[in-house]
Amino acid sequence: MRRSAAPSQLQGNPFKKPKFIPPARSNPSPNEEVTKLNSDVKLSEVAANKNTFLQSQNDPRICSFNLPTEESSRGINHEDNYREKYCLEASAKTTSDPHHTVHLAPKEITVSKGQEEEPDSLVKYFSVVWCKPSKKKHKKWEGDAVLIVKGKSFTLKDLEGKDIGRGIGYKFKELEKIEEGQTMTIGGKEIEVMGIISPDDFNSGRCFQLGGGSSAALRSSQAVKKCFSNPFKSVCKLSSKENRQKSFQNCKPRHDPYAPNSLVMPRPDNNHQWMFSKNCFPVVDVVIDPHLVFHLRPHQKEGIIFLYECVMGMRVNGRCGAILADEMGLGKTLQCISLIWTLQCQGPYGGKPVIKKTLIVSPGSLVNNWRKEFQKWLGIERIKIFTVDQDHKVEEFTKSPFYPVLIISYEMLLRSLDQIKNIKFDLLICDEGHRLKNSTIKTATALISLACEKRIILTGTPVQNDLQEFFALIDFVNPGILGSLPSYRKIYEEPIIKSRQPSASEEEKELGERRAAELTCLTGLFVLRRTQEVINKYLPPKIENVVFCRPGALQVELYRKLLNSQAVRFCLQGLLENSSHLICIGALKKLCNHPCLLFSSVKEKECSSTWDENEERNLYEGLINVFPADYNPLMFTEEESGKLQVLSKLLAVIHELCPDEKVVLVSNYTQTLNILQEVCKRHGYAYTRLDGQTQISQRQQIVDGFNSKYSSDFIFLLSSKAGGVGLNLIGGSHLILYDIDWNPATDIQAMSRVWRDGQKHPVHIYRLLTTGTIEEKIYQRQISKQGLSGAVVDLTKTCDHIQFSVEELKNLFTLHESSHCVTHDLLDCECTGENHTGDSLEKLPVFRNCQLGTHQQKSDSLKPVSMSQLKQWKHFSGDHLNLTDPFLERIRENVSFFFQNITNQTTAI
Ligand SMILES: Nc1ncnc2c1ncn2[C@@H]1O[C@H](COP(=O)(O)OP(=O)(O)OP(=O)(O)O)[C@@H](O)[C@H]1O
Ligand SMILES: [Mg+2]
Repeated sequence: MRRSAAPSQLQGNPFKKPKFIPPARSNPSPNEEVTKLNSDVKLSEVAANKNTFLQSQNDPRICSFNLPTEESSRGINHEDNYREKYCLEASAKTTSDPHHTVHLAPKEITVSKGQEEEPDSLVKYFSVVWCKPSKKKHKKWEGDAVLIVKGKSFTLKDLEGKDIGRGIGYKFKELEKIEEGQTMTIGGKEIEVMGIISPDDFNSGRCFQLGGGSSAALRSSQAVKKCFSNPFKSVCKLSSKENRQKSFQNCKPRHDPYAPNSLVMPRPDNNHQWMFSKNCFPVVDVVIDPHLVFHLRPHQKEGIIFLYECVMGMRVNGRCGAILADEMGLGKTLQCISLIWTLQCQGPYGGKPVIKKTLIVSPGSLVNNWRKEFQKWLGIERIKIFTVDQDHKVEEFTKSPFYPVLIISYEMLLRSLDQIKNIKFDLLICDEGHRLKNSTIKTATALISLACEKRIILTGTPVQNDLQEFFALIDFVNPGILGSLPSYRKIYEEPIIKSRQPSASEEEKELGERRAAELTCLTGLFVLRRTQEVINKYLPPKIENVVFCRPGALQVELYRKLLNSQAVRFCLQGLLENSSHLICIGALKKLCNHPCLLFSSVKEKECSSTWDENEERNLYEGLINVFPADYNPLMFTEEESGKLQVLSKLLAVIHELCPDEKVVLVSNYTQTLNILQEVCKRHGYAYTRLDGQTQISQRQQIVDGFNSKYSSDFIFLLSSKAGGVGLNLIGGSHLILYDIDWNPATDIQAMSRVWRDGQKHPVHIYRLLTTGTIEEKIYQRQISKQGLSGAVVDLTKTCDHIQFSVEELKNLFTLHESSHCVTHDLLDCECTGENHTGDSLEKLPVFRNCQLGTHQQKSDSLKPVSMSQLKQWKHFSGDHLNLTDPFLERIRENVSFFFQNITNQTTAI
C-alpha cells in the first residue's frame, strides 16, 4: 500500500498537487538519458556499453565532476519529495498524452451506446486511491487500486489484482467524464483518480507493480529509493578547495584503461552519479586486473560486466541483485572471483573500493573448490580467503581484519547464523543457489535475513520451469521487485499458466503471453544464462556413445518372471496403491544393473518381519527359484549382466590403449557402486570413490587427488546424486554412465564433470542401456517430448514426481526380446542398422538473456537430445560393424546397437 494516507489537501493547488504520472507516460526526470532506456535490454547492450566506453576514451573523463546544476538539483528535489510521498514511478517509455485519450472517450462511448458488451478498445483503465466514504475534508486513503471502466460497468482491483469493488448500470456521463484528480464514490468506496493507465500497461500487468513502473522505469527511478541529499552540502564539507583538488588528483584508475585488451567497466550514468557519488568524487575507470583478463573467455568478460552493472545498481535502479545461470562449466566461479577482486580494490567514485567483505555460501563439497579457484586465478598473495570448517570457526574470521572473503557451506551457515548476522557483508554470493527456490526452507530464510543488498545467485540449472520457484529466486536477489507473492500469482502466474492450458481462449492466451513477456523483460535485466556452446570451441572433441547392451540369460529369465508377477499385473489393472508401480520399476532397474542386486533385495525382504503383508511379496514370489540353488551375490559374475560385461571390456581396452587416461564411472545407486568397486578390485584397477557417505571435508581432497597427474587412480567411482553438482573431474577423459536416471538433468550434470574447461584429452562418454528393457524406455522418455515438457528438467525432481497412465505402465513393463534397439525402431529411420552416418545436427542458439521467453525450450543446450536429433547421430547395429573406434570394436560382441555423436571433431586442443 504505497499511497495510503496520501494527503488529499494537496488537491486544488496545481503546484503542490502530486501530479500522477501514468505508467506509460514519459518521465519528467531531470536526467534525459533515461528516456532512451529500453525495457528490452539485451546482453548485447553490455558489450555495446563497453564499446561506447572504449570509443569515448578521448574524453577528458577522469576527474570529471558531472554535478547537476543548481536548477536541476532543485528539480530533482521537487521530484524527489513528491515521489517520496507518493512513491510513484514513471515509465521511461514515451507514449501518448493521457489527456488525449480522455478527449476521445465521449465519441467512442456514443458509438457503442446501447451495446451490451463494450469492445475492448473502449475499456478505460485508471490508477486510483481509495478509502471508505467519509465527509472528512482530509481523507485518509487506504490504498492504491486500478479502476477498469467498461461501458456502464466498472471493476475496482487492488494492487494484488483482487477485485475490491464492482458496479453496473452507471450513467455513461459519469463514467465517461472520469479524469485525473476527480474524486467520486463508486461501489461503496470513495476514490480519487490519480491518472490514466494505458491498455498496454494494464495488459502487461505493469500497472500493478511498483506504482506502475515498467522495467525501464525501474532503471530510471533511483530517486524513489533514496532520500534526496544536497550534493553541495557534501562538497562544502571538504576542508578546503585545495584539499579537495589534492584528493581528487589521487583518484586514478588502478589499471591502465587504455592498455591493449584492457577490460573496463561501464561508467555510471549521470543519474547514478547523482545518487551514489555522495562526496562528488570524480568518476574513475574501473578496470579489471589484467592478470585476470588474460585468462578470461569472451563470455566471461561479458558476464563480469553484467554482474558489475547489476550489483552497482546500474541495470535496475535501486536493485543490486543478479542471477548468473550460465550452464555448467562456463566458469561462474571465475566470473565472481573477478568481480570480488575488482570491487574489493576499486570503485567508480574516486576509485574507492565498493565492497569490504564478501560472503560466499556454497554446498559443502564445493567450499574448498572455491578456495582453490581463488588460488588458481589470484594466487595466495592478493586476497586472503577464510573457509569455515570444523577447525576454522566463524569467530576467527570475525576477529581477524585480514580476510575480506568468507566461504561457508549452507549447513554451517545455519549453525553460525547468529555470528554471521553480526558481520556486515557487502556482497553475498550463493553458489548452486537453486536450493533457495523454496523461500520457506530454513536456509533461504536465514539468507534472506542477512542485511546485504548486493546478492548474486549462481546456478547451472534453468530457473524458469516453475513460476513460483522463479519468484523465490528473483525475490531473493531483488526483494519486492515482483511485488508480493499473492500479487505475483494473480498478475503473472495465473494468467501465464491459464494461457498454456489447451482449453485457453484466445484472449487468455494473449494475456498470458503478454504477462510472460513482461516478466521476461523485467527479470531479463538481471538474469543471465549462456549455454555450453559458448565454450565448445575451447574444449576438446566429445565423443558421445549410447550403447545398447544385450541382457544376460539370467537377466532375461528374471525379467520375464518379474513382468508376470501379481504385483505387475495388478499395476496394469490399476488395482494397486499409488506407489506400487515404483517398487516394480525399482526391481527392474536393479535387475538391469545386476541380478545379484535383485537377489539381495529379495533375501532382505524375506527376512524382514513385514514380508507377509508387504506388497513386494507379490513381486518377488518365486523369484529366488530362478537363481541357481547355490547363488551367492558376493560371488557375482560379469556374464550375469549385459552392461557389466560391456563395462568390464571397456575398462580393459581403455587401460590398455590409453594408459595415461582415466575413467569416471557413475551410478545413481550406492549398491551398484559397490559392485563396480568390486570389479575394480578384481581387475586390479586403482580407484577412488565419492558418494553420499564421503565426508564433506574429504571431498575436495579426493577430487584433487584424482585430477592430479601424479595420481595412480584409474577410476573415479561417483554417485551422481550424492556429489556431482559443481565438481571438476577433468582428470578423467572417459565417463561411463552405468545406469540411467528418470531426470535427464542428473545425467547431464554427471557428463558435464569431465567435458569442461581445462580438459586436455578428447572426451569419451558412454551411456550404457540394457536392450529392450525399462532402461530404454526411460531413455526414450528423456529424449521424447513428454520428458522435455514435463517437470523433470530440474535436478530435484525424481521418479516420484512422474504420473504414469496405465497405458504408459504397459509400455514400461514390456520386454522387447527380439529387437536390437527399441529406440531405433521408434525413430522411423529407414536404415537397417548398417552404419547410418547421420546428418549434421541442427545448431542451437547460444545466447539467452532471460529464460521465460516462448523460445527458451529450444535454446537450452543441456537439454537431452531429442528423438529427431538422435536420428541424425551416426548409428549402427552390433551385427553390421565395421568399426574404426577401437573401444567400440572391443565390446561389439555384447552390444546390439550404438548411437554415436562427435562434437568439436576438429578442435585443436
Ligand atoms: N577462462 C578459463 N580458462 C581456463 N579454465 C577455466 C576458465 N574459466 C573457468 N575455467 C575452469 O573451468 C572449470 C569449470 O569452472 P566452474 O567450476 O567455475 O564452472 P561452473 O560454471 O561453476 O559450473 P557448475 O555449474 O558445474 O558449477 C574450472 O576448473 C575452472 O577453473
Ligand atoms: Mg560452480
